[in-house]
Amino acid sequence: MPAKKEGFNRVLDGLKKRQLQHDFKLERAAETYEPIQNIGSGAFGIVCEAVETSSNDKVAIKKVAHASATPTLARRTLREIRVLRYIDHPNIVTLRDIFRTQGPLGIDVFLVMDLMQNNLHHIIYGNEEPLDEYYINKFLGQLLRGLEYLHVASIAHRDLKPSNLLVNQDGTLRIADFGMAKFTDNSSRKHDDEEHCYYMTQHVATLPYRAPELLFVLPEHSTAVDMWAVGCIFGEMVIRNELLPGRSVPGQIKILLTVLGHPPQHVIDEIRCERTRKLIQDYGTKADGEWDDIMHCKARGADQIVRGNCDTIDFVKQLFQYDATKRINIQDALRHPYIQRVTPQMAAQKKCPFRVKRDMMHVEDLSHQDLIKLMTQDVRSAENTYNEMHSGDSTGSTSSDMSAEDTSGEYPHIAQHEQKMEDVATQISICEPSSL
Ligand SMILES: Nc1ncnc2c1ncn2[C@@H]1O[C@H](COP(=O)(O)OP(=O)(O)OP(=O)(O)O)[C@@H](O)[C@H]1O
Repeated sequence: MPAKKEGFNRVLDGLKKRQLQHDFKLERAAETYEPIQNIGSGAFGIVCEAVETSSNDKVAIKKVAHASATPTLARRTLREIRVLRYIDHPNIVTLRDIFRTQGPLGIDVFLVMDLMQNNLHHIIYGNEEPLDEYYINKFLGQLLRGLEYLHVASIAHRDLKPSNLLVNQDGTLRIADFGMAKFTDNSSRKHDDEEHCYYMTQHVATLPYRAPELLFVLPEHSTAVDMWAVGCIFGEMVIRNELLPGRSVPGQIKILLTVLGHPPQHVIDEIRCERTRKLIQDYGTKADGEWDDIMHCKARGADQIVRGNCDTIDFVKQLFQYDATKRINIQDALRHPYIQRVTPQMAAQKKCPFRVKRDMMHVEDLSHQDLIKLMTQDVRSAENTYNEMHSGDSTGSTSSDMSAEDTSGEYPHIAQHEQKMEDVATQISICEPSSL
């Protein structure tokens, strides 16, 4: 390598290292984790690869900077913590530890996860060759398994997209980034005004995966929003392009209308935003597209997965129903002939712990102050080491278990009973009390 280039690379490495040290000031937690390199960032977090010094395990640390500064950031952070801390599923990212430091603009929260090697976005676009059908089906099957675990507990991810699906070299896929996750009991919960504004203005990057009920801001949404995203992700794996690639809310609506035709009148009638309703009505009608042709037109590579395969086309059609109540749900998706054909027989899976659901119920209605209070309770300070928090804890749960007192202060008293109750409830298949 020429000396000039070598020198330049050294300077660059030095700068990267300084940036890493600046971003990941771990205080006393630096005794436990050594940051190695920056590996990713999103709108809310930066992620580095690190080593857990006691075990030599490689981990990923996601830093949510000044997580307490705004209600949106605080809520996102608390959602992510509360979904992940008790979950143990092969297709959902594993949270190993959580701690916080006091930054200049509020609390910085650090989530320590198992390190994954890649994400589905890079896998789809990182190669000139189309994605092998075997892998498309393998990824799809794992995505559905992870979602089944969440949806059965009425938890919607609400931000599924290829970059939030982490993938290892052995083809294991894990769902990540639960900042938008929400308990949706599929009943009549309404959007509040804050959320209404949020959907109209934010998250432009994920528009291509946004379900009509979010895009049109219909009064209700449920886990069905994730099933729409599954359709988008499946299509993207096949055609190696975004299937519905909008870049603005009106643009995205027009793409839906062009590709899928008009929504049924009863869906249009539910839209409370006059501008959106008018946009749809003025756009004129168009005959529904055939998925066979839609995929074929857009495909850059082979699209044999869809072309001529009736059960595949039917699966896609059922995912892209405008009416969320008609859209295929996770259990029916797993029973669908296409999925049955392409994924190996899947064993029944463990239920998502009830306390995840219970914790998530609290998060949506909290004030900014309460969110900060809970975040402080749920997350240990970096000054308390992981071992200190875990001394005497034989359950293997995350550090936050021991430091947490939830809103009602019930954790310390019920933590052990709860697991027993869950086991009993699972055994005798009783319904969970909806009032909790
Ligand atoms: N456990 C992990 N192992 C490896 N890489 C990870 C891990 N977690 C996250 N990443 C990488 O970091 C990126 C950003 O993480 P994440 O999506 O959680 O941040 P975010 O700010 O919430 O993102 P978004 O803008 O999508 O809301 C991901 O796209 C992924 O590539």
